[in-house]
Amino acid sequence: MTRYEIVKRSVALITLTNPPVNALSSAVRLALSKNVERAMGDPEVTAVVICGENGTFCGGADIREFSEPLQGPPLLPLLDAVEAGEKPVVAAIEGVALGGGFELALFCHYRVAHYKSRLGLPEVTLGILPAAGATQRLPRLIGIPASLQMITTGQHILAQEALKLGILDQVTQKNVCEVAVEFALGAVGMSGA
Ligand SMILES: CCCCCCC/C=C/C(=O)SCCNC(=O)CCNC(=O)[C@H](O)C(C)(C)COP(=O)(O)OP(=O)(O)OC[C@H]1O[C@@H](n2cnc3c(N)ncnc32)[C@H](O)[C@@H]1OP(=O)(O)O
Repeated sequence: MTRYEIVKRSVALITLTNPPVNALSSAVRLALSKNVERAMGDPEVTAVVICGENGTFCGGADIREFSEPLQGPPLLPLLDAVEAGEKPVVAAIEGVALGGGFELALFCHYRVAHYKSRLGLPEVTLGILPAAGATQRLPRLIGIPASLQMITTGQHILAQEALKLGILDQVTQKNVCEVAVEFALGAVGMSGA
């Protein structure tokens, strides 16, 4: 459900692995929570990158679990742990970052995205509102009018627009995980080490 590896000697790369869109199922939330804790507690780890396998960051809540009672850890405490971590956490966004997946990216300290990726809060199309922090984190980044536009329409925006709005820190045409790892090393002053 997530893969954990150390790259460049000191960056914990956590990969969401839940085909087809790496949705935040109960098993993914549990595994992500354990791996964030592991990375934060490992003195050898200086930074963390979160990405998704097979060209998709995260499609949000796992709609296959919508008809079941909530199991596993809720999303918000997990995202709080990411944000409160003392090591920089970088989201490496490819494909889509939607709903809870976009919220996961918003709680990371930095966001690097592939130029073809799309971001959005489609909750309104399901008759709900973003419930894991986007209604606070997004306005802090881009202001209320642009946030309201995204929250109330559910429209996806392209990486370049997200960069212009201030949601993203970097957009790349290269391998987004590799770029995010370099970004993370730079964030701890270790680039090229
Ligand atoms: C339960 C509590 C957990 C905490 C959550 C906290 C609150 C969060 C809420 C949310 O995140 S709500 C938003 C949920 N996400 C969505 O609404 C996204 C819906 N999906 C799409 O918009 C599109 O599918 C896509 C991701 C943009 C991909 O589009 P594409 O055209 O490339 O492929 P599709 O044919 O549409 O889908 C492929 C495949 O993937 C399955 N799928 C898509 N999204 C999800 C998902 N969120 N969860 C599980 N599975 C998903 C889709 O059903 C297709 O499956 P198959 O038919 O191929 O089996």
